[in-house]
Amino acid sequence: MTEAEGNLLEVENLKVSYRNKMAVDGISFSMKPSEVLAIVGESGSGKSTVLKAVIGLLGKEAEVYGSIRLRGRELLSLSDRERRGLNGRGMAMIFQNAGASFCPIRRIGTQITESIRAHEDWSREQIRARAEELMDAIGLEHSVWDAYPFSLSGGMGQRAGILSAMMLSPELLLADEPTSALDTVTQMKVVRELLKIRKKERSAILLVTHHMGVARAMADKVLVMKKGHAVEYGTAEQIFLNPQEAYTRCLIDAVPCVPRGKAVG
Ligand SMILES: Nc1ncnc2c1ncn2[C@@H]1O[C@H](COP(=O)(O)OP(=O)(O)OP(=O)(O)O)[C@@H](O)[C@H]1O
Repeated sequence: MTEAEGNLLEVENLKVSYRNKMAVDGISFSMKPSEVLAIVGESGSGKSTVLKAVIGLLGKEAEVYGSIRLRGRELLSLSDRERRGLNGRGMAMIFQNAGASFCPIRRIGTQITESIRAHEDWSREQIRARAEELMDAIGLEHSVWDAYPFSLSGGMGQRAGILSAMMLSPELLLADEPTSALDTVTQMKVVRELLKIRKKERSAILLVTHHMGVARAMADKVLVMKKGHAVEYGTAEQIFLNPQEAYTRCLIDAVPCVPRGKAVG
């Protein structure tokens, strides 16, 4: 098996522009099955745009070039219908405020059941059993299944989002700032739960985060972005223990790091 054949995801020279303004300018990276890759960088560096390109959520105003292959299959040339077919088992996404992506006045379990049935011919009992297995794995009370999203705290809503995304054991889980709307203690709880679920389900995770502590706790590999470009890309050990660029060191130090007379960025 060649190196490329062992990859789950390969992104090659990805470029995305919004109305002629370049947001992502030639990004390349690859992920092995069950690997965690964190994309970090300052606000506006293009992190979320990369994630949206992978999951196919860029709006019509975006122009995309390059290649994104999942298990060797080019995603940029798929029809909307083929794309939808990948959702669930191929890929799933957790958003920053996952609780808010549920309809607030319909029970969590009802909504998850409907989304599973859009893909799979599972009985209610099968769906409930799978949900309980996952809830046990992440320490989520079973009562969440019958709860209304509006009644959940931010942390509970986020964990309900993880539950929903993991129901079909996606090969690739995309997580856009999955902990940034949470307080510090809940952030670390959610990180632990994501790591537990990754170990259990063997999903790869493509994570976008501002939070270097979260990247450090979760990532096997790190891609550092600045103004649409890759500044550094390597194993978490290389990036955190031996960063080559001043920009990366600033992010790691997480303190304002402005060279005399010059703004960083
Ligand atoms: N729909 C859009 N239309 C026009 N420009 C956009 C759109 N979405 C993003 N951009 C621009 O593309 C660039 C990259 O944005 P993106 O959201 O990918 O960055 P980011 O690193 O994820 O930022 P943040 O950490 O603040 O979410 C920014 O200059 C942003 O203003």
